[in-house]
Amino acid sequence: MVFGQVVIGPPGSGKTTYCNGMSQFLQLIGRKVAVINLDPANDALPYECAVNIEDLIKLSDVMVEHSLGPNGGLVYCMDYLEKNIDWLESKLKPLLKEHYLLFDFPGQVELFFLHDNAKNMIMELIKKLDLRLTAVHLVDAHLCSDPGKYVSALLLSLSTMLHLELPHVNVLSKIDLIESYGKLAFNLDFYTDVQDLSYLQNEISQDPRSAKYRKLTKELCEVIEDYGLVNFTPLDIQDKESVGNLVKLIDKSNGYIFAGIDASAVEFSKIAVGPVDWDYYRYPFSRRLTYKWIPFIELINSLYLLIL
Ligand SMILES: Nc1nc2c(ncn2[C@@H]2O[C@H](COP(=O)(O)OP(=O)(O)OP(=O)(O)O)[C@@H](O)[C@H]2O)c(=O)[nH]1
Repeated sequence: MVFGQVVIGPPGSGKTTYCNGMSQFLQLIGRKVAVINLDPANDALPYECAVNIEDLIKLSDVMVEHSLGPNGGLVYCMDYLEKNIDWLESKLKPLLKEHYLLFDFPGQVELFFLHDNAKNMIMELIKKLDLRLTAVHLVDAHLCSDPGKYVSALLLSLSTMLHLELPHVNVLSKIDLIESYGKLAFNLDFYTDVQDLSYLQNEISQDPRSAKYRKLTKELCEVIEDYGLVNFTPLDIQDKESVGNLVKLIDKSNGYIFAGIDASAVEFSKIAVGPVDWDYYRYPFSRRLTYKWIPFIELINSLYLLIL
């Protein structure tokens, strides 16, 4: 079993920065990471990538040869990659033994809720290479500063979740900048937990520009609430605690925390319903030590904290 993340989100939401920061964090906690760049528009990569789509197809060549703009060019590249999935498989196979995979995808959101290329490709890889992937969907936190933009971020997140059908974590990226966009109408919890959206509708109604869309907004908010699937995890990629919290969530969603545990179905179900923190702290030990040592380690840890 190979674990990893499919990193997606609108242009500029921080995907490449995330892949760089996340790979550094995961390496620090002892994982071997391979970053796979599938964004042909990524020219200056801050990370060292194990596989680069540029070796298969170049966006600039596609745009010239087929007289396409950047968007059309990207859709063409994804289509080409889907047809040449064997190329990607052959590049990934040597990494499967010991790497955790981070896929950096293009920012064209229509690739993930409208077109099927990216989804087909991911499903094919999951099936053939036995991957366990979580979609990490980044949305810029500045969208919380405007109720209308926030509703559109919710809709985008929901439609991407429904289209991709993967374990999914929505992230509010660049949370460190949120205060620079002015005072939010509600507490941050309201935006991350997607609480009662009727408050948001009231906020939108006060804006004369969006007043005529009041009914539409109300209906859209009801759709989001009826599904009850969307929430967000805030992230400041520079802050290791923030990245650590997100890793715990992703590890739980794709099953990474269970990977090294040799126990019965009852033990698995206990872990599945337990708090995320507990799972996370046990994981690094579970690979090196058997399950029965965990209580001792926790006891030593508590004594150590008492002495300190
Ligand atoms: N302050 C802050 N800036 C961030 C954070 N994450 C990303 N950025 C900045 O946001 C900008 C865009 O980040 P990228 O990583 O290029 O975003 P992207 O989603 O890969 O962009 P595209 O490749 O155009 O789709 C860069 O200037 C980053 O430095 C963060 O957590 N905090």
